[in-house]
Amino acid sequence: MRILIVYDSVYGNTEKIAFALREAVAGHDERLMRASELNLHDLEGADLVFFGTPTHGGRYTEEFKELLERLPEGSLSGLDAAVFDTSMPEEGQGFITKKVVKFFGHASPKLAEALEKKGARILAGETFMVQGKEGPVLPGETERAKAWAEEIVSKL
Ligand SMILES: Cc1cc2nc3c(=O)[nH]c(=O)nc-3n(C[C@H](O)[C@H](O)[C@H](O)COP(=O)(O)O)c2cc1C
Repeated sequence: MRILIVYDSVYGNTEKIAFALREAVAGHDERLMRASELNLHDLEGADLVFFGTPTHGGRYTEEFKELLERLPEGSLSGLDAAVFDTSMPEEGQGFITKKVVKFFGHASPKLAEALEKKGARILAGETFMVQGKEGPVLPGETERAKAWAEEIVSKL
């Protein structure tokens, strides 16, 4: 199976999850790349694409926004995709941050919606938690990410 993992990451946490996904699908024809590097021809022949972004103000990053702007309407037709984000838990944050996190939500549903508008079929969406703005990834989250990827791939 040809599997692509497309991600953005500022502090390295989403990248860490992306690496975990790659480990989980090792043995397939897998490839990892930054959202800013992705071109339409990279998606040719892909059986599954994971798209992963840090949550910024409840949304996907500028890099993803630029990627989505570059992708023509309908260009993802027939593509199976799964989306993930990294976010902060509400617990343990200061008063304002907690309110912001709660109010704006996570990036993956918005990324799923934007990719669906381009024609992709979204198979799954998930959020993985980081401790604070810069991380680290919370204990158990990379293992959860691997299990998540394995489950998606097993159903294809
Ligand atoms: C500008 C900015 C806005 C953020 N907004 C949110 C948010 O709305 N909700 C949230 O849970 N985390 C938010 N965060 C924290 C990110 O979730 C965290 O930085 C990210 O998961 C780390 O991933 P990375 O290391 O791959 O960049 C924000 C971080 C930055 C830098």
